Amino acid sequence: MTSKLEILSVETILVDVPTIRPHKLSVATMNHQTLVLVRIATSDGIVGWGEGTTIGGLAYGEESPESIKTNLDTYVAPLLKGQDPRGVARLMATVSGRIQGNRFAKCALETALYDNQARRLGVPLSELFGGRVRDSIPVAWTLASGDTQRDIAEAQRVLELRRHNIFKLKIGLRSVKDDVAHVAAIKRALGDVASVRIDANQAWSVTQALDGMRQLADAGIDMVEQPIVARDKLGLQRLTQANIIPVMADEALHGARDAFEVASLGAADIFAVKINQSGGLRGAAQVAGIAQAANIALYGGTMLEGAVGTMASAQLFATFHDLAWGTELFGPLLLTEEILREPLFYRDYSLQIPVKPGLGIDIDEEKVARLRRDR
Ligand SMILES: O=C(O)C[C@H]1C=CC(=O)O1
Ligand SMILES: [Mn+2]
Repeated sequence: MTSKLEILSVETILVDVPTIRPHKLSVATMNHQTLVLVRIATSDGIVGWGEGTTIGGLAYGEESPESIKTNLDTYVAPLLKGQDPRGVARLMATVSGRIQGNRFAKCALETALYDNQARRLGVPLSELFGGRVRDSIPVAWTLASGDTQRDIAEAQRVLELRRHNIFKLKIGLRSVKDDVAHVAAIKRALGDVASVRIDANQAWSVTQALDGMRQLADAGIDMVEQPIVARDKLGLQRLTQANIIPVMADEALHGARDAFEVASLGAADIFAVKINQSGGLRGAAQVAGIAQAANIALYGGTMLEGAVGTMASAQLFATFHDLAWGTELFGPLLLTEEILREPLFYRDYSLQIPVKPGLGIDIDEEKVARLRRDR
């Protein structure tokens, strides 16, 4: 007797993990990260994992870890239970037909469905997105301790380990002058062996940004990320067309529609592609496709996800033909606890992407059980 192939359960799990040090962004100081994990079990014994992680509660995006969990549990899981897990696009079309917004929740769900299906097919997740063009990807590290000397020491330590040679500095809490002095001191200490970039997370006005960008270009900084408020695409266009230093769009990109607008306006030189901000892997692939069509360079962004979201992102970014600015898939390295049986492998300034089926990682379910908020 053959039994029907169906989705048995869609479980969501909140996992709070302390960070290795305070992580200071203009919008929040993080002392821990909350991972929202989704676990989808199917009747053939396969389990798929996804992650819908954000930054600083509601400080960064309009979904919180708790809203992601509640909305998936209440409105989405009942739509999927009993359904055939094959045909991820069909399942996501059903979900999108009933659920407005909730990009992070949809990303977590879609990732778990793709992981489940890729495991069934016995292929790495990258195969479902056309196949990979690389088995490892460069990974930047973010310096955000809030202290210049501590940031320099941290950068020198990871440079020596050959773990990172690209550094992103979080600024925007202090005056433009003080932030530029902080950034310039770090660049001077590291020299030409490192690429130094900044992310102001929307903190500046257009005039502050123009002033800051001139000074940062003089200090040898390679790029500025989302200097002004996300909704001001014309402002971003002014900054990009001022041609002072390459401009990267991050929070301005919530999926394909935004990508199309930013690209049409010539409002960025680089796109930070993020699976959660894009509403999932397919959404992120569309953002990347629009960038490529518009001759906008690609960067693989993060929401400081743990291993699941990081590897889902890596599996997709591995399929991009050109990843000119590398990635920042360092999230798991910022956390004090690992939820994998074997940790991710960072070497030679890059993350190695496994070739095992699905995401290519093994979740340590006992560890998850010990760390989950409702244990
Ligand atoms: O890019 C962001 O805005 C979010 C994130 C990425 C690295 C980091 O430290 O914060
Ligand atoms: Mn950013």
